[in-house]
Amino acid sequence: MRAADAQLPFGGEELDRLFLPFQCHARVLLAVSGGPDSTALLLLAHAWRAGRAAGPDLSVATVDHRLRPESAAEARSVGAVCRRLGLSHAVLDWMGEKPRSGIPAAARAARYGLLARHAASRGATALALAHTRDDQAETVLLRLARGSGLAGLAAMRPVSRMGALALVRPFLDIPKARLVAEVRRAGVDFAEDPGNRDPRFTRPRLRAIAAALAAEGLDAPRLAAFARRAARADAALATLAEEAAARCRAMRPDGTLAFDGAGFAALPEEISLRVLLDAVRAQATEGEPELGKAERLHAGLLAALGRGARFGRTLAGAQITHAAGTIRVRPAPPREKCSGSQIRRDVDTHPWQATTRHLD
Ligand SMILES: Nc1ncnc2c1ncn2[C@@H]1O[C@H](COP(=O)(O)OP(=O)(O)OP(=O)(O)O)[C@@H](O)[C@H]1O
Repeated sequence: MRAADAQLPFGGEELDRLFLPFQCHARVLLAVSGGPDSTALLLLAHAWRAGRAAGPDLSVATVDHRLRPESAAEARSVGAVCRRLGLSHAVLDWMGEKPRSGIPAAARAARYGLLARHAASRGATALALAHTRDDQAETVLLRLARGSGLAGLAAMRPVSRMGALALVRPFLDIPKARLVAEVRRAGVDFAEDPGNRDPRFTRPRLRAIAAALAAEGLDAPRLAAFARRAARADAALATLAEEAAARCRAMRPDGTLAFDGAGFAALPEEISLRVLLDAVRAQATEGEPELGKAERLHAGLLAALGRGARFGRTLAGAQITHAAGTIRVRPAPPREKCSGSQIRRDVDTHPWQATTRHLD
């Protein structure tokens, strides 16, 4: 980014484009921490709405995580800015015992829970978050480091869902420096969370090496463009997988998902893997299936299909079997615990399906 671009003010047309997704909602809750990015969200969303005769009702919420002594004062400062702008503001406290480790993840889960409940109580159907292009680039790096697949590498989407609530991120293509300049230009104070620089946490460590990566070409615009391309490819593959599943899937009266083995084996690998993953997700009782485990299971299933052999495994609480050319995916039957062992044996009516499963 050229230095001049970082200073570029936001014009009316750009604001219309950025806040277009707000137009589908009668009430939008702005998540404002008091940091520079979300203070810019507050100022720009207010300016956009003030310039229109009709549009959503905007309100603001700040979560006080109660992890730092200054957090209550920071939340009050956001309240003061909101009063000046004529917007309603709520402080949501994260009460109770805080975990000793995994603080960022626990704080994030608590924050989203508090914001979602508050949005529901106000009848807001959208929650606006101020993630920037720099955050998006960091998310791509984080997901690469964790071995994510294409869906994960697509990082954050401009609009996504959390239950009934739409999560809207208007700034995913906007450099943080431009938002900081906007807030400074408006003469509004903002807070800096020292956690953003704490080297005990992964994101600040990635932030610390950002300049070195950018010098090698891995800069925020390039990483964010990669995320957009990954999102586009992921959406296309998801559609193809849905169509393929519809062609070779049958639902049994007991709720089991059944697939024609030959049709499944003839699909491109990525598509059959997605068909399998979607079926496992639909029947899983133990959360999101892990991609690496799904890939191993998929390879084993294809090998069994190739040999015409029986197959039986479990993943995320779903049971996947193959016999006589039909693949079946259903919730795994109840497990019997082996005391003192890390291995449990599945109880099943079919002897070939009796499998062992290692606990995570
Ligand atoms: N305590 C909070 N209260 C309300 N919203 C929050 C809070 N913390 C984060 N958010 C929302 O989530 C977005 C991303 O959070 P993250 O912690 O990544 O932000 P950040 O880089 O510290 O941004 P900011 O400069 O706005 O604080 C914020 O821009 C904001 O919209």
